Amino acid sequence: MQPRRFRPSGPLKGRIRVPGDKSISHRAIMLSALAVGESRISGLLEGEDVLATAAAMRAMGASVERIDEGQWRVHGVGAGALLQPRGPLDMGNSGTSTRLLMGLVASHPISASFVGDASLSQRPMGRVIEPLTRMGAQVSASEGGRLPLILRGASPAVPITYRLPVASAQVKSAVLLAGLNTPGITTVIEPVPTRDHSERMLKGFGADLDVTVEADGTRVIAIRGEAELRPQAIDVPGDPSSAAFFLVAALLVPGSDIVIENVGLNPTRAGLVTALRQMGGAIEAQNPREVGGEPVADLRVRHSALTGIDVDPAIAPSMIDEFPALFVAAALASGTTTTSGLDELRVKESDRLAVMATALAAAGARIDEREDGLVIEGTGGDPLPGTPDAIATHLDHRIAMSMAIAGLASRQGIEVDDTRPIATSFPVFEAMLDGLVA
Ligand SMILES: O=C(O)C1=C[C@@H](OP(=O)(O)O)[C@@H](O)[C@H](O)C1
Ligand SMILES: C=C(OP(=O)(O)O)C(=O)O
Repeated sequence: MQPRRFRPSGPLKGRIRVPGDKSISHRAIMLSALAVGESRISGLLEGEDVLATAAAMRAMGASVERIDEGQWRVHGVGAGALLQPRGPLDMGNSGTSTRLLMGLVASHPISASFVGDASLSQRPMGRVIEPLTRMGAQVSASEGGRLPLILRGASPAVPITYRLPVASAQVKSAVLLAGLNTPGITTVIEPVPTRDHSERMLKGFGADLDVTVEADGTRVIAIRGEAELRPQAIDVPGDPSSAAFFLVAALLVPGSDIVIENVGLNPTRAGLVTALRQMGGAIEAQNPREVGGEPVADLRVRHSALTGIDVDPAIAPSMIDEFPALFVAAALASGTTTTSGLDELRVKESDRLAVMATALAAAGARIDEREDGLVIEGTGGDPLPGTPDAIATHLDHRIAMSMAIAGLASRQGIEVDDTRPIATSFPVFEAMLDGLVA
């Protein structure tokens, strides 16, 4: 364990550039590994989760090499040509790696064993096992549909039409990636829109993919299988889920004024910016542009007096990983913030509703934990008292980073029991934070 106390700080000042988007980085490696020829990726996130994806694609035959910081070169094998991995695929802490790679293996004539850490081994995989089994894959999983599991792919797999029972981009992507090497048309029906990086990137690599939006907003995504992907040069935008911690920190610490450059603002990811602006946060998007087929801007963020809001559950999927950071903002706002429709937070790296409720309460915040959300009574801008003892982060990087920024806005600081999980998504988080408050 690597504990650290995050102490009250002076204003955050300066310009930073957060590392590449985790979701896009995973997909860039996977699709490059399935294209015949050489793809180049720049701005790749070199966090442990993405490195687990890179190692798995190597184990299945692709050449995946680091040239320089964030610069990677991938020689793909072609869709349909993944090789039988010799040993188990170690997914570490990464749900995205596990579920998307299960989709890829499902339509190849290979079998793979998936293992992960204690947190990942608690997470539900039934949600991907179910559609992939319908496509012909055979899965033998641990109790409750969990890791470790062995998946034997089908060749040929059977195309399906699948209506998502949970709003999950990982489930959607698993089925689409399985569909890539399945004869015929595989269709995913998505009643609630989730991040659409897979759709954008599959099209960019030349897959035959069609999205139609029905009158009620339901998205119907159809992919024609046995596609040939063409190698690409991909520039990965900065991760809005990493920017989230500095957005909230700068809003909370008096006198702060920072610019976060190159932040991805795909509408399926930008819910936190919307919610923080509704709370009164001064967040200005400068220099809007496109990077790697995704909308991006530089965000200027200044300290602001925040007011509690009712967060519309309809925007939850577009900020699903940002709720821990939002809860911190709410704990220092004036008035009440109410969140609902967040059952999915209970099956992330930790139960993020329970763990954040306990951690923030230990730091002196007033929290009411409901079945599907938290209700938070803010301090009106006064710092939180802080914690005498370390708070438990349960192998969850986002809990650790959220409580770190809460520490900046506290009286006695907040001690986090273990900072090591931060490296899964944001290895340079502490260095960047220390630089901004120096
Ligand atoms: O597709 C992705 O890259 C992700 C989807 C989300 O998970 P779910 O699909 O489980 O909601 C998100 O929480 C995760 O961090 C990354
Ligand atoms: C939920 C997350 O990731 P994953 O599902 O890939 O473990 C996250 O990064 O917050």
